[in-house]
Amino acid sequence: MSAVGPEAPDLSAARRHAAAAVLDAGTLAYIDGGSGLEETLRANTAAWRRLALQPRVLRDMTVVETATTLLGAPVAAPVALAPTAMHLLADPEGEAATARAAERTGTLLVASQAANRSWQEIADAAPGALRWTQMYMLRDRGLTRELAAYAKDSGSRAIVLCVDGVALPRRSRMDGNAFVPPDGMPFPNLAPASARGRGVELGAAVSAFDPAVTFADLALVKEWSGLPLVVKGVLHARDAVECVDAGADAIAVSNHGGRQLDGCVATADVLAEIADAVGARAEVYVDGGIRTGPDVVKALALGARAAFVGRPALWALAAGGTEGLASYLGELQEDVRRTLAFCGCTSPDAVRGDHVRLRPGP
Ligand SMILES: Cc1cc2nc3c(=O)[nH]c(=O)nc-3n(C[C@H](O)[C@H](O)[C@H](O)COP(=O)(O)O)c2cc1C
Ligand SMILES: CCCCCCC(=O)C(=O)O
Repeated sequence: MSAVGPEAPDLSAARRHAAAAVLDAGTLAYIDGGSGLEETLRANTAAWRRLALQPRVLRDMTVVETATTLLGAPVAAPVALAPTAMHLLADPEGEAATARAAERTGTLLVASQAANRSWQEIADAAPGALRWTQMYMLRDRGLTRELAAYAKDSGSRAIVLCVDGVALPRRSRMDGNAFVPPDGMPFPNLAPASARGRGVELGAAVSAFDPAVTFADLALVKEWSGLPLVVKGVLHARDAVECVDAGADAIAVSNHGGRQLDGCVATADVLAEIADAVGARAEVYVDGGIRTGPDVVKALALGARAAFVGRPALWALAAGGTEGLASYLGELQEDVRRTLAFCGCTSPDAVRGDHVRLRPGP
């Protein structure tokens, strides 16, 4: 504890606490945990704390808007829901509950390929929600093609291709280093239409991901889906440029919340160089340790168009279902608005690179 007392809790802390009371220990460890020594998990949040906002004043902050657009579609704020697997672990309605919270708050939802509800069921639960679909390149290219078309047909407005799944991570908090979900946990979005009702089993799902995925596959995914393409899991500026050269419409700077390669860079530490390299050719997003309105505005100052949250959304969902998640998202949006006002910005577009700097010190 410091001389001034304990660190203040962020907006998600109470949700994490409430989630811990309702989730079993293994599920909570799966959600909270990272890989290896969890160096990267810790580095993600620490990197946002090392940055300081440098506000501007005397700019009439009577009206401050948080609304923005993502790939041209309007959203209430530059904060979105990162794709996360298996929402049945957190709510009996699974991703349907999440989608309703997204719809209610004008938040973009990225539905995971490892969702427990089919993409069509998620769409039906919240037809007014802006939804993108996260996919992996599967060993079975024919199935990947079919699923890319299914994403579009079920109303997704973009594909988010996750490219950091080329090896199995060692999830150190789990017995045997891997999470074993309850029996019968369905994965409908990894099955062909003929078997979607049953879905596939966990083992089949995990071994379906293709480690041979390359830049050349990006154009295929775009062609198969007919949708804009976001590449998720990029941590190097040259890779970001190569993705854009290959047709990507946006880059999601992400280390999967410190859950894949432990010991790798924190996203806040590479965001600016990636955004600078990409320039105006593509939108750039970031996730990993985003917990507060100031974190979101720091991300905007470093060049992101939006910041995504993973774990806090699952905690809020487990703690309070649709209502709990909607209230968390509403509070986060309000925190962004407050931060913009204090920084002298009437909208997300007004945030500039010189609104942020490194804190001096070790
Ligand atoms: C429980 C859990 C499940 C996840 N499942 C997926 C997934 O299915 N697909 C994916 O691309 N990323 C997945 N992620 C990574 C998130 O999209 C995101 O990169 C990460 O959670 C951001 O970090 P944060 O949790 O610190 O906000 C998952 C993360 C968590 C915590
Ligand atoms: C189909 C089961 C694999 C789910 C992977 C979820 C994930 O990305 C995670 O970080 O956990």
